[in-house]
Amino acid sequence: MHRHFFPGIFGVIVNVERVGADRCVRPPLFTVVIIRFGRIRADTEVRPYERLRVRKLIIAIDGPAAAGKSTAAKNLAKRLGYLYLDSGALYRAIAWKLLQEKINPESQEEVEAAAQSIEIEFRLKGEQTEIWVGGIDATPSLRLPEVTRVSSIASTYPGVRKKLLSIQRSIGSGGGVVMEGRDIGTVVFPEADLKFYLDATTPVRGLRRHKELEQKGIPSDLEKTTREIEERDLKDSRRHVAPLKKSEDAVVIDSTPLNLEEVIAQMVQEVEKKLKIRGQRSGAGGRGERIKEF
Ligand SMILES: Nc1ncnc2c1ncn2[C@@H]1O[C@H](COP(=O)(O)OP(=O)(O)OP(=O)(O)O)[C@@H](O)[C@H]1O
Ligand SMILES: Nc1ccn([C@H]2C[C@H](O)[C@@H](COP(=O)(O)O)O2)c(=O)n1
Repeated sequence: MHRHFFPGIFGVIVNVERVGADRCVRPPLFTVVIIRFGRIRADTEVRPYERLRVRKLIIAIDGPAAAGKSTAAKNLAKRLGYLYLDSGALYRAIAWKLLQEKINPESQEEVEAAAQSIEIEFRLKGEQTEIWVGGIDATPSLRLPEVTRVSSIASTYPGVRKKLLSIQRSIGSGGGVVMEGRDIGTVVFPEADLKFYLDATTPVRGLRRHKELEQKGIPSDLEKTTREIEERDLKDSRRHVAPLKKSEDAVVIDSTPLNLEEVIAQMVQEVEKKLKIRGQRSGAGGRGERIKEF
C-alpha cells in the first residue's frame, strides 16, 4: 500500500510506502512544484467518507534523553502494525548536515536556511530504517555524540521546528502511528489518542546510553555521557519553542525499575483500554485492531 505525503514547505516532498510497521520515505524531486499545494490539503482535510470510518490511533511518546522512547515506540508500532516515527532522527539529520557543511550551529540564520533546503529520505532495509540526507546515507553518524549535541542546539530555532512540524504532521495525521520525541503530545499532535511520558532517573539513563554507545563501538565515558544527557535535558526543556514537558493527559511510565518487556506491557494495556473505549463509543473500528504477541 502506498501513501504519499507532501509537507509542502519549500521543496520537500515525502513519498511514503508502508511496509509492515515501517514506512520508507523518499523525495521524488522532479514533482516538487507541480504537486506540492494540491496534496497538502488532501492529506489534512477529513473527506466525508472518512468521517464514517474510525481511523487508527495516533500514539505519542515523549520524554527525556535515553528514557527508552525509540526502543519502546519501535516495539509498540511493530505489535500494532503501525508506522514508527523517530522525530529525533529529523533533528539529527539537520545536525548532520550542519556538521557536514561546517555551518556554525549557533548561527540561527544559517541553521534555519540549511533546514529549509534539506532533503531527508527514510529508506527501509529489512527491520532497519536508513536515513539519507541529500543523497548520502547519514545513518551511521546520526548517534555520534557531536550530532546529538548539535541536534539539541538546532532544535531551539523556530524555523527548524516549523519545517519539521509540517513533515511530522503530514506523516502522522492519517493515524496508525507511534511517534516519539519531545513535543509530540504537546505540539505535533496535541489531540493524539494516547500519550505516554516515558522517564527514568538520570543515572539509569546515563548507564543505558553508555552501554549502547559501547556496543556500537562509539567511545564513551560513563560520567561524561551522563553529564551530556543532563545538559541536553536542560536545553530541551528550557527552550522557548516547544520545550520538553509532560502533557497533562499523558500516561507517565517510569522505566527505572522496568525492563523493556515490562514497559511495552504497560503501553499495550493502555492501547487496549483506548481501543475498547473507542469500540464502545463508535460501535466500529476500535476493537477491530489486532495487537500481536511477541
Ligand atoms: N526499560 C529498559 N531497560 C533497559 N534498557 C533499556 C530500556 N529501555 C531502553 N533501554 C536501552 O536504553 C538505551 C536508550 O534507549 P532509547 O534509544 O530507546 O532511548 P530514547 O529515549 O529514544 O533516547 P534519545 O531521546 O536520546 O534518542 C538503548 O540502548 C535501549 O536499548
Ligand atoms: N520531537 C523532538 C525530537 C527531538 N528533538 C531534539 C532535541 C533532542 O535533544 C534532539 C535529538 O533527539 P533524540 O534523537 O535524542 O530523541 O532533537 C526535539 O526538539 N523535538
